[in-house]
This record gives sequence, C-alpha cells and structure tokens, in this order.
Amino acid sequence: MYALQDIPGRGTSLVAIEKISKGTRILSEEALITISGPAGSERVRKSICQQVEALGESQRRAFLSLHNIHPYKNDAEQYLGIVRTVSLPAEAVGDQAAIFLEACRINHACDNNAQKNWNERIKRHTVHAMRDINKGEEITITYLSPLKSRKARQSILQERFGFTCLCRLCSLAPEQSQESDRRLQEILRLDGAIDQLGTEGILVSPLRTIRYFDQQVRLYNVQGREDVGFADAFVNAAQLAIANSDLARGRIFAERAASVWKTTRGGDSPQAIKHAALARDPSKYELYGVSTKWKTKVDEVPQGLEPSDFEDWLWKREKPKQPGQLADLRNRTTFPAFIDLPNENDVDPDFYESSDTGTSRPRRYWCFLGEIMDFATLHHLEMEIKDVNGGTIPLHFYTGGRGSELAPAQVQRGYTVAISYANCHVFVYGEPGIRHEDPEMIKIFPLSLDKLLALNDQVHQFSTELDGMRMCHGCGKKAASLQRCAKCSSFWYCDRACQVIGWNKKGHKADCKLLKNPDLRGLFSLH
Ligand SMILES: C[S@@+](CC[C@H](N)C(=O)[O-])C[C@H]1O[C@@H](n2cnc3c(N)ncnc32)[C@H](O)[C@@H]1O
Repeated sequence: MYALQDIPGRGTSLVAIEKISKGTRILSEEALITISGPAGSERVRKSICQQVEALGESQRRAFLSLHNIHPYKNDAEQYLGIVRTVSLPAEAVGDQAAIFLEACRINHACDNNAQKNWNERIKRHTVHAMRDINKGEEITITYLSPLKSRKARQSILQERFGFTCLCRLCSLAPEQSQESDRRLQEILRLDGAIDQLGTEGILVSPLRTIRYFDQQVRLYNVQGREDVGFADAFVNAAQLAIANSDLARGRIFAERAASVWKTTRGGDSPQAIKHAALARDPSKYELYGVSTKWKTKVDEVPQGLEPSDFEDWLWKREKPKQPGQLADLRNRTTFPAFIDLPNENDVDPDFYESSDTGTSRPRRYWCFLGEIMDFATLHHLEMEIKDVNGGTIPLHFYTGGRGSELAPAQVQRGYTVAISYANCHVFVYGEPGIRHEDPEMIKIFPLSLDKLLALNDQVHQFSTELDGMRMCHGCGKKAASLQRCAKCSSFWYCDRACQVIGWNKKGHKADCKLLKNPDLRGLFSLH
C-alpha cells in the first residue's frame, strides 16, 4: 500500500503506491522500544539504552536511522534524541510512548489524510486513511492536537520538530486561514461551554446542549476533519439523547460515532466496539432514563424524509416560523428558559454573529419570559423571577431610572415579565441572574406565566387555520366560514350565540382584554 521514500526537504516518509480508500488500515505495528514515564529521567534513559542494546543488528540499524533533531555526544544521548523526536503514544490514557519503525517515519500535515492511534485491544499502533489517498500522495498524520490556530501550530512544530509546515491548511490565503482558525477556536469554545454546563446541560437544558453538538459537527464538516473530536460530538449527542430517554436518536448518534471510530481507528478498536454495542441496545447506557424529557422508542424514526429534513429531526432543530404563522410561546428557541440564555461574556453562536466591525450582534430574536415572585427597591428595583423551568433567578434593574420607568401598578407579584435579548449575568454577590439595562427591552403582562402559556395554547388552537378551516371557540366545530372576534381578532365563532358562550363560559371576556394589548399581540407575531 505504501513505500518509504525520501522527499526533498522532508526526510524519509511514507508514500501511497496505490489508491488507499477512506477507512483502510494502512499499518498496524508492534512497538520496538517502549518508554514508560518522562524521557529525561535516569530510569527511562537506562531502560532505553538496555532495550536498544538488546536489539538485533538490523533492527538496531533501523532504530539509529530514525530522525533526530537533538544534538548528541554519546550513544545514550543519541538514543534519547531519537525517542524525543519520533516516539508515539502507546497507551490510551497515560504517558507510555513507544518507537515503531514504520509509523515513526510518517510526516506531519495539519490537514493530515491519516489518523494514528494506539489500539489498546490489539496492543498495536494503527494508522487509518481519514479520506481517500491517491497513488503517489504522501501519507500524513498530525503531531498536534488538531484545534490549534495556524500561528500556534507553526510555533510548536518549529520548536519541537524543527520544521515549517507547508500543508494546504497552513498555505491558505490570510482571510481563509483566519476563517479556519475561527472555526477551530469555535469548536474549542463550544467544548468549554459544554463542560461548563456539565450534568445540568444533559438534564436541565438538553436542547441547548444538543445545539452545541450540532454546531460542532457542522464546523467539523466545513473544516473537512473527521477525527476524534468529530466522533466525540456524536458520542456526546448519543449520551445526551439516551439520558433523556430518546432511544431513537440515541441509536443513530451511536451508529454515527461507531462509524467514525471504525474509519479512524478500525472496527477492532475499543471505541468502535463500544459504540457499535450502544447502537445495538442504547438502553444499556448507564444514564438511560435519568430524564424522560425526550422519550422515544428505538424505532420511532421518521421515514421518507429528505436528508436535510432528517438532520433537522435528528438534531431537534426548530424550523423558523413561516410568515403569518403565530409564534409559540412554548418554543424554547425563541422563548428560552434562564439556563438557555447566552452568557453575557461569551459570543454564543446560537444567539450572536460577528459583524464586519468585529463586534457581535444578535443573529435572531429571543425573549425571556418569567413570573414576578417578589420585588423590592433598595438602591434599584430588584425582582425574583420564576422561569419556564420553575427555577427562580434575580432580575436587577440597572436602567437610567433604576427601575422607576415602570409604573408601580405594573410591578405586581404574579405578573409576567418579557425581556428581549436577555443575557445571563454573573453578579458579584448572589446567584446568576439578569442585569437589565435598557428600559425599552422589557414588558410586563398582568397574568401569571402559567396563564400566559395556557392562553398561548388557546390562541394556537383557535386562531390557526388548517386546510382552510378554523375551530369555533364557542362550540368547537370546524368550519371555513367563521367570524373573528372584532375586539382581539384572535378567536373565531360560528355566530353570535357561540360568541356569547365563548365570552361568558369559556373565559374570553378576560382573555380578550389581554389579547387587545398590542405588546402581547406583538409576542405572537415574533420571528
Ligand atoms: C517523526 S519524524 C518523521 C519522519 C522523518 N521525515 C524521517 O526522515 O525519519 C519527524 C521529522 O520529520 C520531518 N517532518 C515531518 N513532517 C514534516 C513536514 N510536514 N515538513 C517538513 N518536515 C517534516 C521533520 O524533520 C520532523 O522533525
């Protein structure tokens, strides 16, 4: 499949002598010399010398021909220099390294076409084609963790290996290179955000967390890298879905993870075996069912969808509202819970985009809803707010008037606040909450959050036209020729008699007054 060749300016390297398809195992090699612990320690130096001296003549010669960028004055220093230049990991977790006569000849590229890996099950170093490799193409792996910027990569490669990388990624025009760096940085930032959410991200705000994995997968796809991080995004998505009892999505994510592990590490790698087993029976995952939020059966997968619609289903992407369609106040993308709000100090890609001037601006609309549980004015108005998840958070008014812009009649326990573009703020003292600065961005509605959501359900039930018909709010019949309530325009009736029933018996008298409020009507027309 490959031959060792000398390449000008790059030393000896492995070159494909036939086309190698994606996922092919290019080599599988046993260690020649193993190194347990830091290469500089006396114990390890001794052990390296003993192992080299115990080698047969041809193996010893092969070892000594390996690349060494470190100067040396004696045999021991020469051996150590080789180990420092070319050794590869020989343990899944830990610092055991080893010398492999062929794998240690593989050159580096930041857009490597092959993936190296220590396979703990077969105790061999393996290299797999990450994409199709053409005949005559050099086989490359990456010597670095792959999410570093071009500048960071170049500096480490120069310092540790003594060369300048000229791969495709490092040769991009400045603008494209910055784009690529931004994507890599974004994947890393999402990793951090996911870590920060921890178990809360799995159980309390799974929708937000799955958005992050979805975004990571999309970034890897644009970047054209299907490596460990790519597989991890599917592993994490599988665990998230299964923990929330969603066996259908859990199985598909586990299948995708297993497939990436198979391509990059082989079907006999512990990771591929583990995730193939998880795909066969996702309910075996230890966190299965700790929440039942997304409960599905393993075969509850929609059939006959277009691929892009299938991805929307899989990642639980909420489709943008159609023009004229009413906003749903239960939609957590437009009306997020507190846990789902962006953090004030991050540029969360779900909420913000960078403008040309380098600042960030909202990429879409969102509005936080919460019910006033308590309030007080000390040096500014402070409220205790209960959100859609039932948790309470502090809301502090740092507007010019410190909250005095609101009429006292509006600030009542049991009323609901709606705050546009709300962010999570970490106060120096007390729990995280919302620091509210712009008086234009808040409205208060004189009903509880539960009642507002119940009203939302009614508006959807009785305002929405389906197949040219609407439902009468008085008698519940469906018809094409109903008349709309002239006051609120939200509910529809067969005739005057039905309208009276709706008004007196079905609570429209109170609801109509609320729905005439242009701000509340405005919520329903949000995009
Ligand atoms: C692990 S060895 C790889 C095999 C090496 N080419 C040889 O001749 O034995 C690492 C060394 O290979 C060279 N090398 C690896 N990748 C390279 C690249 N992309 N461009 C130039 N030199 C590279 C550098 O000298 C580096 O220190």
